[in-house]
Amino acid sequence: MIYTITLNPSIDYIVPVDKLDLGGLSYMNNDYKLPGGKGINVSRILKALRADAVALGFVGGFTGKFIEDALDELDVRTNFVNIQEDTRINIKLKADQETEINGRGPALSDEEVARFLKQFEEVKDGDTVILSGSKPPSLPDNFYEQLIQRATDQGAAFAIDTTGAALEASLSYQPLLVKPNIHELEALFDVKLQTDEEVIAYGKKLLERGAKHVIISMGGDGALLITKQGNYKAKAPKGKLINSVGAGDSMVAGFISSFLKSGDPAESFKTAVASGSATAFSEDLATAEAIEKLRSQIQVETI
Ligand SMILES: Nc1ncnc2c1ncn2[C@@H]1O[C@H](COP(=O)(O)OP(=O)(O)O)[C@@H](O)[C@H]1O
Ligand SMILES: O=P(O)(O)OC[C@H]1O[C@](O)(COP(=O)(O)O)[C@@H](O)[C@@H]1O
Repeated sequence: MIYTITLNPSIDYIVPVDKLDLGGLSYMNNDYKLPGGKGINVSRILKALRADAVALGFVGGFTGKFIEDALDELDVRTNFVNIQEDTRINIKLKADQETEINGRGPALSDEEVARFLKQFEEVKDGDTVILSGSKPPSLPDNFYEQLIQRATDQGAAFAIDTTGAALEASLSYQPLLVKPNIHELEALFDVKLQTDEEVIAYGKKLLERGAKHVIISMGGDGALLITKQGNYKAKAPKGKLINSVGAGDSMVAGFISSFLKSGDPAESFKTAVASGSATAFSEDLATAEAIEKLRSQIQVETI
């Protein structure tokens, strides 16, 4: 079984505006709401790719109910802990540029956290846990590390898509996959990276510190995969960018679902890039058909 963990889900409120008048009045153009949060997006793509997964995390209030109902409708398996406070709403403002305004997330009580940890006991030998996104501020800084320690003790593999200290702390536990985007990699090492060689050099540092596979995603410029066996590059296929929210999460789902079936990093990387780009070219997350169609256009080269 695959478990996706979304400690801080969100309603992603997509707000297209023809012209943004800062300080004045603008009208929305066909706004819509999606059940969001990185692990939830991963679960939705795993579902499309027919991988068995359960989404765990915390949801609360009317916003949490929206997420649970939307996922039920999509037939995505969930087992959330219901909490007192409202799940956050993240605003994705689409004018001539994309602007994101994300909530910090609700406060969690000790009892709510204890219920989540109890549930986490169901993770067992042979399972894969995918930990994604930010954590609500009330959780301790080492909460991801605590979960990784538990997952490892319980015999499960894990992948992690987060940033900063939580990402760094995860490396020595040998994640199956880490997937910073290029900006997150730059921030981690406080550098500016221009060439593929430079990106690979810094990606390799994550490998040396314990990660088994490192994907550095670069938006419309595609992605690099760094492994002990070799390094690979895939250009993103050409298409019209419609909504890049969830593109990175789609990559994680694409890689893990394919790797658990095939054990082949380069093939899994191809599915990852196809999944990310298929989402970037859709209003909502990608469908299985869109991923399959793009997959045949993607060339993975060894570099
Ligand atoms: N404009 C785009 N055109 C084509 N593919 C894209 C585009 N933006 C994102 N993607 C695809 O999605 C992947 C992840 O996107 P990226 O923006 O790097 O991740 P994140 O959402 O984590 O910031 C990219 O590697 C690429 O395959
Ligand atoms: O948990 P975080 O880091 O605040 O991110 C949450 C946001 O990330 C998303 O999962 C999108 O992530 P990506 O675009 O990186 O794939 C949104 O659904 C959500 O609003």
